Amino acid sequence: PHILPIAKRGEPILQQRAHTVSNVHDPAIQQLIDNMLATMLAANGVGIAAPQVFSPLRIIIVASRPNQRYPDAPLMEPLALVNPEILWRSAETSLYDEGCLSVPDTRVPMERAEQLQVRYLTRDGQAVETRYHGFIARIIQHEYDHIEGILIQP
Ligand SMILES: O=C(NO)N[C@@H](Cc1ccccc1)C(=O)O
Ligand SMILES: [Zn+2]
Repeated sequence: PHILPIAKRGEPILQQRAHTVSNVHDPAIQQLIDNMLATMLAANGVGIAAPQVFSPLRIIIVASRPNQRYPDAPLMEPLALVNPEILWRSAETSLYDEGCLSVPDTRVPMERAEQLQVRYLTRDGQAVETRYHGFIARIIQHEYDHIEGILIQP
């Protein structure tokens, strides 16, 4: 896998709605997913969205793990969500200072739903519906904003 350049705030691609992936089995899509993960890990991230590596596609990676940027983050297997749809968000919300790889050296207090229900394709093409809560639900909402062209604002 390759470590790709990360688009920074001001790049037009970060303000555009990304496009649905038509064939998750396309080798180029599989390589993009690998490259997104490698790029996120190299930047000590816990999530990343395809527009951040200049691909206007509806692919996000959620990979929470404790690290120096988020010492109390839960540990999970890195997960790629292709064409994610948020089916439901809890009324209950929580506040947290979020970072963004596209907005370096900045933390922004963001209010997010505490729980959500997501439908997505796995990288193997399986359609799944799952409920998440807490920090992982937060990362999903942050990444989903990216594929909608929404950035946290310092
Ligand atoms: O920029 C990204 N993802 O788009 N990466 C963020 C993800 C994130 C989201 C929400 C809360 C904490 C962290 C990061 O700091 O690793
Ligand atoms: Zn971000």
